[in-house]
Amino acid sequence: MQIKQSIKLKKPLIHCITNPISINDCANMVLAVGAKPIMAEHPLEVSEITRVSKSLGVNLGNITDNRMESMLISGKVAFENKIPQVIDLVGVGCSKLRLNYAKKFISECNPSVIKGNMSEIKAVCGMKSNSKGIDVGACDIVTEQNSDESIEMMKALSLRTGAVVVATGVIDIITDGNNTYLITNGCEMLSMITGTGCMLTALIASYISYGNILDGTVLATTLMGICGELSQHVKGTGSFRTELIDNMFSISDDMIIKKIQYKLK
Ligand SMILES: Nc1ncnc2c1ncn2[C@@H]1O[C@H](COP(=O)(O)OP(=O)(O)OP(=O)(O)O)[C@@H](O)[C@H]1O
Ligand SMILES: Cc1ncsc1CCO
Repeated sequence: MQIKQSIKLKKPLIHCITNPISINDCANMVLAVGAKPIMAEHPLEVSEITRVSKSLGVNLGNITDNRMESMLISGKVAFENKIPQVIDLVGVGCSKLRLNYAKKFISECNPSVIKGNMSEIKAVCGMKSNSKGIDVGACDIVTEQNSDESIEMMKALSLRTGAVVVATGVIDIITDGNNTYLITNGCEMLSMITGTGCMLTALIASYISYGNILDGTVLATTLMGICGELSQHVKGTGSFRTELIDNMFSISDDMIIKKIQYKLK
C-alpha cells in the first residue's frame, strides 16, 4: 500500500515501448495509478527518454524492426543506470524471431522482471511451449494441482537471470527464486478483452519504479485481478475495459485488503 501511495505522490515517469494494439490502454493504466507514461519508440530518441525515466517496460507484441532496435537501446541504458525494467514476452511461444530476441534482451539488458503467460515462460525456459498464438495453450494452464513443476522452472529462471519472474493466467505465479506467490484474484473477462497482459506490464513498470521489485510486481498483479473482479457486472467486454480503468483509478486500500487472495509457497 505504501508503494501505491508513493507512486500517487511522486508521479514517476514510466517509459513504455509497446505494441500499437494496446498502447492507449497501457498509457491510461499508468495514468490511473498516478504515474506519467511516455510511449516513445524511435531508436534515435529512446536512450534520452529512458535515461530520464524512473522505469522501463518493453513488450514484444506486434514486433517491428524499429521497436526491436529501440528496446535493446533502452534496456541497456536502463541496466547501466540502474533503472528498473520489465520485459513482456508476448508471442515468444509462437515466434522464433521473438524467442531469440527475448533471450538476447534478457542476457544483454538484465531486466528486473520477466513476464509472460505460462506458454511464453516455458518457451524462454527452453521447455516445449503449447501456445495458441499470443495466448496460453490449454496444456500449459496452471492449476493448484500441477503448479509445483511450473514453480520450480520459474525459480530456476529467476535464479539464473536475477529477475523476478511472473507467469499470468487463472493463477498468477510470481517468484524471485526464494519467495513465491500464487495469486488467485482475477476473472475470465480479463482474457476476453485484448491487452490486459500488456496493461499489467505497464502497471508493473509503474510499481517497480522506486526499486521494490518483488513487492511492486505482486501489488500490480493483485490489483489487476481485483479490479477485473470489481468490473464484471457490466453488459459486455467494451464497458468492462472502461470499468477496469475506472476501478484501477478509484480502488481503496480497504477494498484491496478485503479482496486480496494469495498463497505463499
Ligand atoms: N481465466 C482467468 N481467470 C482469472 N484471471 C485471468 C484469467 N485470464 C487472465 N487473467 C488475468 O488477466 C491478466 C492478463 O493475463 P493473461 O495471462 O491473459 O495475459 P496475456 O496472455 O499476456 O494477455 P494479453 O496478450 O491479452 O495482453 C492477469 O492479471 C491474469 O491474472
Ligand atoms: C492482439 C495482440 N497481438 C499482438 S500484441 C496484442 C495485444 C495483446 O498482447
